[in-house]
Amino acid sequence: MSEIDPAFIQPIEHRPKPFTIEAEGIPIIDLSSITSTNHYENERGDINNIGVLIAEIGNACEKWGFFQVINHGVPQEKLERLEVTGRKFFALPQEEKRKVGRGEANPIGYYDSEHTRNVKDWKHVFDFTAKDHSYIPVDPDDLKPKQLINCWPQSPPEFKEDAQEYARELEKLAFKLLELIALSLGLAADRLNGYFKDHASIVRLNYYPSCPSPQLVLGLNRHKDAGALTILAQDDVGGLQVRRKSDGEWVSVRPNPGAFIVNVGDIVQVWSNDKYESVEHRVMVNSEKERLSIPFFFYPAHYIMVKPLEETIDDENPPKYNEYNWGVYFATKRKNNFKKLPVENIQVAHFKIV
Ligand SMILES: O=C(O)CCC(=O)C(=O)O
Ligand SMILES: [Fe+2]
Repeated sequence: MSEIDPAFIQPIEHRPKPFTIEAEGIPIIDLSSITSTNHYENERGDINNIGVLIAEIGNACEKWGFFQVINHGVPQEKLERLEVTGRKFFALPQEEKRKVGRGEANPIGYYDSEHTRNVKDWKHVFDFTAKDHSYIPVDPDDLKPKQLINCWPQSPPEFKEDAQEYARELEKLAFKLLELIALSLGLAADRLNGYFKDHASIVRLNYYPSCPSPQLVLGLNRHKDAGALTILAQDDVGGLQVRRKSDGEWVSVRPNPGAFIVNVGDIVQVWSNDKYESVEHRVMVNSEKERLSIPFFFYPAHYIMVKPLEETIDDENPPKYNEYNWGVYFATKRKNNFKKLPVENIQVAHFKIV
């Protein structure tokens, strides 16, 4: 008999398989041609030089919804510092971590009972906003945007600075990737930037403890990311699995030191009118090692309405989604994954025009 709290136990059909298939072919894309200059959008010559890069990004988004980037311009030591700091934080006694606990009113900070698809995830999280002043509604019954207040732990004392420095670097990378994705869709490089003027992006530290029965649980249940883009750093343990579009199989993404994993979220799926798909992924845990991952969720401003971009629509390609407000969607989703509820989590598919 397992001694695991039944709240964590996955239904049989969703448990991890006893063997894993390595994801061969998730593209590794070298960003050095744009990280050495910031002016490509204004200089015709540079646009030609990055044509290959844009094609690689477009192909990866269509085929996988995922890709990895190297030579991305984020200093490795800033990531390493946050990883060390994060591990120190998660090693603190529970009552210490709860002092910066997330609540219904301010849904950032420390949390250890996230439910994805109504089953408890085998992980602890710490969330903070990338910008100091982020506004977004957090309660679907009160849609007034609220300022999210970062609650920094006292220990380790370097947490706040390490976190903020990392967020600044990732914000720069996120805008670069956004421009590349816009170009790959045949849009002007800055076509999507306006939606992120008041972006409410969140950085998350995911800490997955080792688990005595890893075959029964998931560190993070299958899900799609709701935002525009996610940029993920993972340590060397492994456990992330992506649903391969070609055959629906769960395949593992091998850790690649120095690379970030990027995936397009639901918003890019809607903007592109399904040209790019937000792909399901999940995390397995293991009985020996704990694991740390750090996603940067690139979220637009709460007030934007998400709908297929006009440029992606014509007589042959009518819009496939009704528009929705990002802030309302975010608030609804957050409420859903805060605890077990008797309803299905909100999904972008609910806005699909059938
Ligand atoms: O830990 C990972 O590898 C993935 C995390 C993730 O998908 C998420 O936090 O949305
Ligand atoms: Fe995710």
